Amino acid sequence: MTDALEIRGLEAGYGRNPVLRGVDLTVPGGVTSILGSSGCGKTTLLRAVAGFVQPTGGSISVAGAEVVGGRRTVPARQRGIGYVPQEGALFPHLTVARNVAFGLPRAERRDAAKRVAASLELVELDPSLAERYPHELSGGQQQRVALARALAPRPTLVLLDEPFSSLDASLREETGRAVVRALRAADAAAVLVTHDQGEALSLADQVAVMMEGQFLQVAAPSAVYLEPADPRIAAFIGHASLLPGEIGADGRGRCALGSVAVRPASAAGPVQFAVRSEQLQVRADGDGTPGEVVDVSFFGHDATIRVRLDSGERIAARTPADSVPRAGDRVRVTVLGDVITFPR
Ligand SMILES: Nc1ncnc2c1ncn2[C@@H]1O[C@H](COP(=O)(O)OP(=O)(O)OP(=O)(O)O)[C@@H](O)[C@H]1O
Repeated sequence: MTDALEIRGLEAGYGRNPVLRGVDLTVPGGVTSILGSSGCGKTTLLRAVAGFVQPTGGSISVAGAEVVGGRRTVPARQRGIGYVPQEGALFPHLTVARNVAFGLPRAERRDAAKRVAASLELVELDPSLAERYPHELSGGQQQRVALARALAPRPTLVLLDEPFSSLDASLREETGRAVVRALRAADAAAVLVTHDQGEALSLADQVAVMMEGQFLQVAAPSAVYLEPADPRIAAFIGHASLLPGEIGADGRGRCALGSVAVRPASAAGPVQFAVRSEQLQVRADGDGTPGEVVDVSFFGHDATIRVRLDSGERIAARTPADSVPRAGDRVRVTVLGDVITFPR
């Protein structure tokens, strides 16, 4: 089957400032989320695919047709791509129906009423909202209208740039799920840019982790989380603490947290350990590596406790909300399960 999107060696930037440095990405279908820290180039990549930024090298194909490559550049409106920008995407002076119809090619506007109704149904919005203006809708409803507008011309690919960033946590999750259902119902592939790792992991079929204008790993959500290809991915996505250490002749690891079981099995020698916050237990006493609590972030369901070990290294642990120490407390830290290991 033809891939919905194929990007090879893409380079782009602003003036003399290179942003994308040879990006490769294949989106077979379904939802791919692009996750990365602020400023790494996520929006620039979406804008290059959409046709709003002119790449300086590489190629882009949409549904098998090359839109950038060699000397050829297909104009944005002929790429068959839907684009849902960050907030503020709707025309404030147009009703919902006219906002959605705006996305249709001129020749298809005669049929607009039917297409608007079908698009609103896809995004699970009540048809009675069609005559409202954007300011008469909630934030989540506005984002669904923006998606309905992008889906109305039946694109093969939809690009969504942090579409839920202005919504509060509960609305975010609900809107995210509805958007993914709508994309699947419309049989459109999607690329979703986010810097929210929960959103990236829970909504997507494939997660692409970007750092400094390149993808470090493109894989299924569970693989990115459980088998990070790079220590920076473990630190970013798994909130892992990175510690230097070594593998002994017995195959066990040794680091500031003592002797630890490792994954994958590694040859003896120096390594870097990525210890996930949820595999660290912090207790007031007992066995374990001694340290002092530096600070605590309380989230309700659990808390993140940052500890300075007596050896000087810092770690972060996630603990249940009912056993949270205070800053300055003396504690003991133990490790549960295998620690991910990277060559050093
Ligand atoms: N129009 C522009 N002119 C010049 N530089 C720009 C322009 N737009 C973005 N940049 C720069 O390009 C780099 C990548 O920006 P981009 O918006 O792609 O990052 P991002 O990963 O989407 O960030 P965020 O998560 O904060 O939205 C940044 O260093 C940014 O300052």
